[in-house]
Amino acid sequence: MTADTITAADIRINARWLIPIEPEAVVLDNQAVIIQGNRIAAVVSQQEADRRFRTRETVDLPSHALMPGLINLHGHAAMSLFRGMADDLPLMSWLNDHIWPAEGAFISEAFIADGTQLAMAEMLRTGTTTFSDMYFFPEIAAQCAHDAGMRAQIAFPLLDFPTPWGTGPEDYLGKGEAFIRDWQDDPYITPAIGPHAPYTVSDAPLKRAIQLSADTGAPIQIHLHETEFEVNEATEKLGQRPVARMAELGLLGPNTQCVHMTQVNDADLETVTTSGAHVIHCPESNLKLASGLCPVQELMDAGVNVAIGTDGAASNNDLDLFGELRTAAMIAKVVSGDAAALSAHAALTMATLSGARALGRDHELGSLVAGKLADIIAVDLSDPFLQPVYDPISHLVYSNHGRAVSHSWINGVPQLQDGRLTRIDVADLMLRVDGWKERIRNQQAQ
Ligand SMILES: CSC[C@H]1O[C@@H](n2cnc3c(O)ncnc32)[C@H](O)[C@@H]1O
Ligand SMILES: [Zn+2]
Repeated sequence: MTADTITAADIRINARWLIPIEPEAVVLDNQAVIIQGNRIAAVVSQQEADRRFRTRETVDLPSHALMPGLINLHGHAAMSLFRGMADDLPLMSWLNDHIWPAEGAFISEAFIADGTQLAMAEMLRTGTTTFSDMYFFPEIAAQCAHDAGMRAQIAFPLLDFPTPWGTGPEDYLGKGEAFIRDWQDDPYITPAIGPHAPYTVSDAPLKRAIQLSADTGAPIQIHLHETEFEVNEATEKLGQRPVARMAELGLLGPNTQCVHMTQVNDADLETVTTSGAHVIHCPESNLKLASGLCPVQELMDAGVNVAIGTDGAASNNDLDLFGELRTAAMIAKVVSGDAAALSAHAALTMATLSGARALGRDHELGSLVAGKLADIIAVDLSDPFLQPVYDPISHLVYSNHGRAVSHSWINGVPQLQDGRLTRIDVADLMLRVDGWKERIRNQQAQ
């Protein structure tokens, strides 16, 4: 018998359970993940790790489940500073009467920096390692994510009307093109194009966005079919449902992410499926704004890739993706009338590998497989509210919430250790957040 060759590596993580996501619905006992540089070098039993690897650091997680980091495919990070400011309203009065006036009054580079850091602190604390953002001053959000070492798709906004970031479509597209050029080679940031919605962006700028995506490879993310009102209004005004209009313009394709899709008729289903576009399900925002519910299981059965997002904290009101996937699993059963719809494992896949697929990065993100990037989280299952543990996958979806996340690594770099963030100064951040609260409250009191 020949002895194993010993390989040197950076980090070894020993975990009680490991949920690789690929292969599907598998839970492995007493595994070790070996990290070398920014990648997973191996996923092996702890005995095999003893024989084959010597690492400079070992992390023992005896009551934890290890899994790929969660991917939050839709949000408006800096809106965390508007959390709880305008509740119990439907989408259009929430936007027109509260959010857009507040954005007009407060959005600035400093607001985006502090709000994005607040959102990242919450997302990292609850297990998200990659997020997608669509908001103003995308260059500031990108810099914040890069500095914190968090992976992000950052979409620049495109609307027909002026906002604090730009004067109109021409300005947004000019700034957006420069933004893509500046960030397209960054290891953490994927720049993207964010036409807000069919009801706020007309055909000419949408065509320019489609051309920009074709020229640069930048993905497009758009709010689409969020409410019945959106679809009815478009049908009355333009004689076409928004999905049909987007398809006719050439906007739907494998590099497009359609956010919400609560209204799906047979023709929409056929159009989205054949286009290869991805659907991003945001169940809690849809519930809170009474927007409607996305038929997730029907879309998945038709072959559509469905990922999950929280939307912004002003319409959710949190960024805990574990909570979101629990909600998703619960409502999928009611929407489809089938308790087997969106099983616990399917929900975990939606928040990991399907998210990676929507970003075009499932070859390197979304599962714990040797060769993929080392974006990993650990969830401590020792709390009484998670006992007894028959099936860790069931607990992660149906009994857990994000606060049980104890550790994370992004690109092989520790981000969370025993529940403490390593790269964000939370005490200093809280002082800045308090300052925003005072300013916003004073303005609202006037
Ligand atoms: C183009 S920047 C983003 C823009 O979108 C607004 N927004 C936030 N949440 C939603 C939602 O659920 N539907 C539509 N628009 C939303 C945000 O306030 C910004 O103005
Ligand atoms: Zn949104």
